[in-house]
Amino acid sequence: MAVTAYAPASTGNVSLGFDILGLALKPTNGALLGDRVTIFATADEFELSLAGRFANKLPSDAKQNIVYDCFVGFQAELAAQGKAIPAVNMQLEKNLPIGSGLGSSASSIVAALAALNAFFEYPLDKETLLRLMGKLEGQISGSIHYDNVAPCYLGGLQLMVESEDKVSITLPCFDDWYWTICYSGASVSTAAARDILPKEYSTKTTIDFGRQLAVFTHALYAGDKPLAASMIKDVLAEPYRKSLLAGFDDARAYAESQGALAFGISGSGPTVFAVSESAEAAENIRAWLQDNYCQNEFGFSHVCKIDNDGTAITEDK
Ligand SMILES: Nc1ncnc2c1ncn2[C@@H]1O[C@H](COP(=O)(O)OP(=O)(O)O)[C@@H](O)[C@H]1O
Ligand SMILES: N[C@@H](CCOP(=O)(O)O)C(=O)O
Repeated sequence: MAVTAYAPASTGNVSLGFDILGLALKPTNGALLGDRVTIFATADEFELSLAGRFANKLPSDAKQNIVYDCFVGFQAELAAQGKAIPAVNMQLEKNLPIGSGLGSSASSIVAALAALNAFFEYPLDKETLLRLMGKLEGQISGSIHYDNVAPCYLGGLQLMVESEDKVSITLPCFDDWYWTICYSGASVSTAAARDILPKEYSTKTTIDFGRQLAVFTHALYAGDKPLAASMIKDVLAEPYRKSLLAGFDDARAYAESQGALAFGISGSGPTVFAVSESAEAAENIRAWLQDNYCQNEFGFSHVCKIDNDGTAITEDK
C-alpha cells in the first residue's frame, strides 16, 4: 500500500518572531505549494526517485538528499525502541525551490517523516516526530529551529515553546487575512543568511523584540487586528538581511501603497510576504511583485491564506 504525505510551504519568523513563530501557507487558487513524498513499498536498499519542478536543483546523489537522512533518523529512532524496519522505495516530488524562504528543506523533511510514520503504521507520536524533524532541519541550517517544521507539520500559526514536553503551540489568527507571497527566483542559503546576523543585540532591540511578541500574542487572543498588525516588524533580521534582497524597499513601498497591514521577509528570504485585509489589495500586490520583484523564470507569486491543516496523508490501497 503506497502512502503519500503533502507538506505545505511555510513562512518562518513572520517578521516579529525570529526562530519562534511560523505559519503554514495555502494558495487561495488551490495551487499546490509544498513537497510531496510517496513511499511505495519496502526495498532491500533505500531507493529514491525524484519528480517536480525543482527536482533538478537537488543533489544528484540520493544519499545527499535530506530525505535519505530522514529515513536513517527514523530507522535509528525505532531501533532505539527495539524495533527494526526495512529500507523503502521513496519518491520526492520537489515543488518548492531550494533556498527560497518558504521552508523548502522543512517541507521535504516533514513530508518524508510523516510518510514514513504512516507507512509503518504510526510507531512514533507527533511530539517525537516533530523533534526529529527539528533535528534534521538543524543539520541543514546549522542550528535547530522549529519555525518551519512545526507549522508545516501541524498547520496554522505556531509559537515555539520548546519545553520538555511540548515543541510548539497553535496560536489563534485572523482567517480573513490574506498572505501574498512572492519568490524572486534567486537562492539565499539559510545558513549563510544566519551567519550575517549579529551574535548579540542591544538592550533596546531586545526590549522591542520581547514587547512586540508579547503584545502580538495578546492582540491575537483579544481579536485586535490593528494592534496585532502593528507589531509585525522585524528588529532582528530584516535590517541585515534586506541587503541580500534586490528590490526589497520598492516592494515594501508598493505593498504599503495598497494598504498592506504588514510586509516582510519570509524565513531567510528571498521570498517576501504582505498581509492584506482585502482580496483585491492582495491580488494587486501579487501582480506587482510578479512583474517587479521576480528576477527570472523560477520566480512566482501567490495569494495565500493560512493552511490550518498542515501535513496531509493519503493512502493508495
Ligand atoms: N529535499 C531537499 N530539499 C531542500 N534542500 C535539500 C534537500 N536535500 C538536500 N538539500 C540541501 O539542503 C540545503 C537547503 O538549503 P536551505 O538554504 O536551508 O534551503 P531552504 O531555506 O529552502 O530550506 C541545500 O544545500 C540543498 O541542496
Ligand atoms: N528562522 C529561520 C527561518 C528560515 O526559513 P527558510 O525558509 O529560509 O529556511 C531563519 O530566519 O533563519
